[in-house]
Amino acid sequence: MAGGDLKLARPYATLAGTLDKALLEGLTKMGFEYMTPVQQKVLTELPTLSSDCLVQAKTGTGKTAAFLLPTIQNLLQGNIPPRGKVGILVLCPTRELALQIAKECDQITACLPRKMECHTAFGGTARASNLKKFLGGSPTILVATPGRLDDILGEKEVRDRFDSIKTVVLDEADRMLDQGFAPQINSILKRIPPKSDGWQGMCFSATLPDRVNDVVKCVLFPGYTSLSTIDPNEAPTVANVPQFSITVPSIKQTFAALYVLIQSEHKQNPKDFKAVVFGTTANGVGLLYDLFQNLLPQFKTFELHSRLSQTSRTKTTNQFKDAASGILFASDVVGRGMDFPNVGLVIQLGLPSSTEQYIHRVGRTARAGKDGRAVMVLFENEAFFVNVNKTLPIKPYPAEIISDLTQYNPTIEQGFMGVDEEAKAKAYQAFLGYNKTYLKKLRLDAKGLVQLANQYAEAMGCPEPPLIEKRTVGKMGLKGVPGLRIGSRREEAS
Ligand SMILES: Nc1ncnc2c1ncn2[C@@H]1O[C@H](COP(=O)(O)OP(=O)(O)OP(=O)(O)O)[C@@H](O)[C@H]1O
Repeated sequence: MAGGDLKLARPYATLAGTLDKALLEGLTKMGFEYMTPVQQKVLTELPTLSSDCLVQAKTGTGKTAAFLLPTIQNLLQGNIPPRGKVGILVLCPTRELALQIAKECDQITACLPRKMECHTAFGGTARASNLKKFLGGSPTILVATPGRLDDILGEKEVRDRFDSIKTVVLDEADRMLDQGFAPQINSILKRIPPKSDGWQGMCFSATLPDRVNDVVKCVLFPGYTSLSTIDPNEAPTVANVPQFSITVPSIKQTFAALYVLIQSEHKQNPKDFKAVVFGTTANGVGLLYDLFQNLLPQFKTFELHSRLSQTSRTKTTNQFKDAASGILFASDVVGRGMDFPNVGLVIQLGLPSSTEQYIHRVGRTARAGKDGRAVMVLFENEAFFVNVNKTLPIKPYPAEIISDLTQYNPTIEQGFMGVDEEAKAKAYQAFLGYNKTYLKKLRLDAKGLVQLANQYAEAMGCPEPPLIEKRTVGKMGLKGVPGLRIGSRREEAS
């Protein structure tokens, strides 16, 4: 692990006496010979291992171990709770990330003489068996997504397991404290012991926009320690990742641009070509996966998004983590935190939901000091993203690949022949829903949005715009907008 943002810090061996030797043994087995800068900062600059802190470090630089090590060491230094009581609660935004953190936790504690159980609680798995395992075990550490934890804290038996809590960690803290999760976080904080009982709060992320400072006080004491390994004058994205954007004249060319871009990038890095392609909606990602299985059968392809069962999401996550090569078509369910080793390229198709999300997606490559590349494919209305994000080092894509994309129309049309109409209809509807929230930024009115979506449908080879239910149109606030075909696809099919 070297290079880039990971100018290596001190060897872990220098922490003999500070970190329990069994933890040092675990780290050696993991191949963590040196601390990364964020791990060194947290382990050597916090006033005490149980101090409250707000920590910022770039993507892929080892924040997981940076919060697990001090908190576990703190328990081992005489603060271990009674058997079966949760000492450390880690909250994170996605199920896959919870599994990943728990796995790293088990590796770190593997050599402890007395097993320190780390449990998980996240949606998509059977609630009863999740609860039975938790209550039947002796969880010292729990890694959870807010929804499921908030749900099971409704049971008194579960609440009783938190009466000796020592530390609450928010990983991807800016995401955990945004309006999407805030209600569940607040509900959870009301049902574990109050902050005045003195438990430690820790917030970690690669991005900490100013608004976070107003909301961290729900978990951090005033006077908490702020640590950062990011120089305010440098780009917030991880250093050794050249970033490019391709702007095509209209939405209709985005599929061809992606088709040509993947082959152009593969040609430059044919060995172990491992890429993540982000789309803006789950159904849009599912459509890309279906399309590119037909267009580029020479690549192993994977899909990950919220329209899949948790079982298949977990299976695909593990497969892509282990894959030497392949292309993962993904939504933002894996936009943050997910560690897929040796991803060399991140492509983003369509407007990222925020600058922070762009940074986290790029952070799926160039991890642990490795190199990577990032390319964004936008159509004209979305091109503003590059202009309003001057701190991002995004340059125009070097090759003139967009010079004549129309020559690929027959290929793309052929590829869409193998994609079922319902998948296209769902992607069309999701496209409307997603881009409706960005009308102002896209400089579109509702009519213009529908025209854009109908071009998107045409590009998929739909002979006419797919039918969309009246109540869906109402919910989207598009009632009466010309260009929509109102009706039920079920009836059309029968
Ligand atoms: N000290 C270390 N030595 C070697 N490898 C390490 C070390 N610390 C972490 N790693 C590896 O670096 C990769 C990134 O670690 P991690 O996922 O914790 O990064 P992160 O900062 O949390 O990223 P993100 O911001 O995307 O969540 C992982 O593969 C991890 O195993």
